Amino acid sequence: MSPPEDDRAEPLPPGYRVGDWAVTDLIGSGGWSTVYAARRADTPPDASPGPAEAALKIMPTAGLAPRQAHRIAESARREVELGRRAGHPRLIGLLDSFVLASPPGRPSLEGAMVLVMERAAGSLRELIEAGVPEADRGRLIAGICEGLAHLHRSGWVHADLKPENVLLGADGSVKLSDFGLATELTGTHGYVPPLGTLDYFPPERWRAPLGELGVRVRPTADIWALGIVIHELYAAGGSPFPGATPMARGAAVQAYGQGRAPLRMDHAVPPFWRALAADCLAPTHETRAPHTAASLLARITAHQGAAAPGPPRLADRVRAAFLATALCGIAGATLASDTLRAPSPAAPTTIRVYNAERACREQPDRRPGCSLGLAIDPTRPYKAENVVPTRVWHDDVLTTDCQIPHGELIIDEEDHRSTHWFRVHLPPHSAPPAPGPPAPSASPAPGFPAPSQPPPAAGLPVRSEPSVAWLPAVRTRERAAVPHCF
Ligand SMILES: Nc1ncnc2c1ncn2[C@@H]1O[C@H](COP(=O)(O)OP(=O)(O)OP(=O)(O)O)[C@@H](O)[C@H]1O
Repeated sequence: MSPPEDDRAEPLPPGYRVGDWAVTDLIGSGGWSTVYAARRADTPPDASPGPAEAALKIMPTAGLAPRQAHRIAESARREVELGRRAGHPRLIGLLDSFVLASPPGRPSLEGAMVLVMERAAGSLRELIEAGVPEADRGRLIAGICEGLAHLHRSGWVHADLKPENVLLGADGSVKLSDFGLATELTGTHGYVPPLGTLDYFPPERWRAPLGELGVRVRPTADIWALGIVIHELYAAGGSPFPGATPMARGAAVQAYGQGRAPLRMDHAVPPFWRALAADCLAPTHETRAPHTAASLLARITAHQGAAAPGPPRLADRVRAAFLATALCGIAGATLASDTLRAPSPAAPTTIRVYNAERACREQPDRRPGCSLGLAIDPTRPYKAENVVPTRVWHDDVLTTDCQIPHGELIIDEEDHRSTHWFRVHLPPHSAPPAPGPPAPSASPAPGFPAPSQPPPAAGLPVRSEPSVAWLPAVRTRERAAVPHCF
């Protein structure tokens, strides 16, 4: 029997099973892939905590010419390799990858590569089209820069940085994505297939020879693309290079690279960002090389004069509401799905705190030395300055409404490791623990803030208590079926 002709064009219906996941909606399609929103189909009781929602990137290979199929397999390999080796809160997380076998009623998906990714709320392209709020621009650039700094430090070049590949969490956090062209450096270069997006090619890429391994790229190619993205963020998506088509703009890039034309940026780009973008857009690899992602990030941090840019702190959630709204506004126009909506609040559930220190589990009294800290921000180092005043103890029951899979890695005293964190609600009457001697056996494990914040003396200011905080997943042995927070 011949396969249905149109199975290729039809998107997967809601409820369609792909591995452990059930499709909920179509998010969008690229040149070689289709991305779906999905929910975990069922959760075995012994499953390790993981997000209940994800994005499935499905790359069909059936019926393609061997060269194209190879290209897709290679693209998936790069994504998986990078996800495995260079995970970071500023990079979209890869949760799983597999090859589809015998998909019911979908012969065209036989052998398709599936990437299960952390699900974002939208892309920077969509936000630029909707209008980026002035107050968010610097933070978004800092987030991109932070992701690039991590990639470059880890020895990778993204090679396809553009607003479509900068995803945004529902809280506005930046996540670089689409590592299908990402390449690991061998010495000073990496090699990519002759693909990419013309509008983000640096001048030297237009002349780069295509060798057996592909085209040579260096981290400065990402820095050039960052310069274009910075300009787009301030100039409503406009490129600094004139031309009606990508090829025409490419010609302008080359003229600038050869010193035949000046760099002309839109007046809307403010002086600090203009200077930064101009450094990113230095005309040659050599003149651009001093402007590394790390040095650009340091300049941005100094300019912002506040804490290092990075994952959004809880205070940023106020702005997040705006971002989610802005993204929602364009959802109807661009997608036939609800994927740009912030996740609806989940029904809270409870989890019981577990202290890996046996001596503490056997202590009925709530001595300070056996207390455990709850983080203010799960993506920042779990140190004393990043914990709320409220402490918790073994067997305490906390209410949680969501979790994140890629926070700080925490290793407990029994060597359980996890980057998962649960968002928990603090009781309204939370107070610091009563004084008492620390339990001698309760020394903190690596990565744990010392449970020793002394209660404030009478008359001293008490740190104000937020209403939520974060419990590392290793501090419970229960698996709460709560959704991914962002
Ligand atoms: N993890 C994710 N969460 C939410 N949306 C995503 C995720 N990954 C991709 N998307 C969205 O899915 C759509 C298709 O993405 P895909 O990577 O297949 O193609 P593209 O980046 O648009 O194009 P191409 O990679 O072919 O140049 C895009 O709108 C993208 O923003």
